[in-house]
Amino acid sequence: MARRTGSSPGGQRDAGDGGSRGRGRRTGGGATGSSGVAAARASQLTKVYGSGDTIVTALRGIDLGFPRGRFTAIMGPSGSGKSTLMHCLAGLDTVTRGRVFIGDVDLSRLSDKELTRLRRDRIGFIFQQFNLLPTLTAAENITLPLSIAGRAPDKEWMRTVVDAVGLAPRLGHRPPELSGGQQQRVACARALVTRPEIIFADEPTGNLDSRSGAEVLQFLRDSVTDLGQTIVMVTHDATAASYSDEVIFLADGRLVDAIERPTADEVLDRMKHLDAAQRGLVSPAADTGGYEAEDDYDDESDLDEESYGASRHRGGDRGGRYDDGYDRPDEDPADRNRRGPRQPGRDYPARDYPDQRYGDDGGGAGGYDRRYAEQLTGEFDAIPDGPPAGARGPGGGRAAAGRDGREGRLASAPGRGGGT
Ligand SMILES: Nc1ncnc2c1ncn2[C@@H]1O[C@H](COP(=O)(O)OP(=O)(O)OP(=O)(O)O)[C@@H](O)[C@H]1O
Repeated sequence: MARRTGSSPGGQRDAGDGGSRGRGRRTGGGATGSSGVAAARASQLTKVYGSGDTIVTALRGIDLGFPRGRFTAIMGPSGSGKSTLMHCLAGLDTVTRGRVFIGDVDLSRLSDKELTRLRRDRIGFIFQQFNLLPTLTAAENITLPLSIAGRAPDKEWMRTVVDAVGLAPRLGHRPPELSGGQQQRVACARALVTRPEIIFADEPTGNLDSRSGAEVLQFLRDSVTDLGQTIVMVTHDATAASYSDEVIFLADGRLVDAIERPTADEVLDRMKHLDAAQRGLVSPAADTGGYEAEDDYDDESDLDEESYGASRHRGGDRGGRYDDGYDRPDEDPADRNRRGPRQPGRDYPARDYPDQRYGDDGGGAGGYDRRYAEQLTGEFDAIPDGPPAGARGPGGGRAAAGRDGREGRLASAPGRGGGT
């Protein structure tokens, strides 16, 4: 049975809280939280891109559940499948095998129209690039998903969200008049305003300085703690992950580890092992540090080896071969390494990312990706050119004074785990 190493607080807590937040519940896709059904879950999720010479298996039979009212971070080396997992969970990408559920809805059973509606009504999105409409005010951007759905904002909830995100004095401003951190807080408010069952955040602080990043992270943390929101966040940043209730780690398309209530140091440590394993794979001479996740657990939880331990790589194993009997005929890791992570603002040849449906349109930080609106509407044509009717928030399109003259309580809130 797998064993956890080091002084992870997860192990201590498991004993103390009766396992109610135990990481073992991750596997089997059954993690639910108090309300019975997981906010999102994957069952034997496999994702294969391309075919023939260009085939890439991005996810390999992942079983995973996201309990309600929790903040989960997804980490892993570049190319480990984080974005793919999130896109599949959010219904932004199709799965090759297995199933994905939002609540009790099996996404594979939905038509495109139903999927669009589900994304619009039940899922919130936060992207690295903010994806705000530059011609709309902050208030109008926040209520855009409701406007597209033809729904009026619930004024009280809107006020709660705007207050929480500390944007009251900026509601009448347009994105170019806002700092990056303020723009991302608008995007956070937009994600929350529909009261989604789950918010997926893809590198939400990737374009922010550390102070703005800390504000956004603290807001996300507060929205889970105070408002009961469920958040799943992909990040490369150990400090960002330390704001979460649990961080899960992917490597080579598999779930290989998890830490409850992580500290930045614990996350960094775990990432070092995973990165070392990956470096050993693609450049064996460079690093021979071993990653042996299979033997790194000590509890008797229901961790299954398939999800947590089987894709380990021992650093002493040269030539890019794994000693777990698991071969990877479909991908030369060196190719992936050369290609590197997809960077915002760059175009990639279709050969490298043939199935890519969503990403950056080259607008750079603060730009607007029309594909965001497609996620809400299902159609590019439905994206408004100007302020949509009824898209006025509590600021009424005018700059409104904050109650206490501050931009928000987040501005001075220190982050958990030492902040940034
Ligand atoms: N549209 C696509 N077509 C082909 N291969 C893809 C596509 N999208 C991702 N991949 C490949 O799938 C694997 C997982 O990619 P993914 O982007 O999910 O990883 P990631 O962990 O999010 O990486 P990063 O941290 O660099 O963003 C990689 O090998 C990647 O090259």
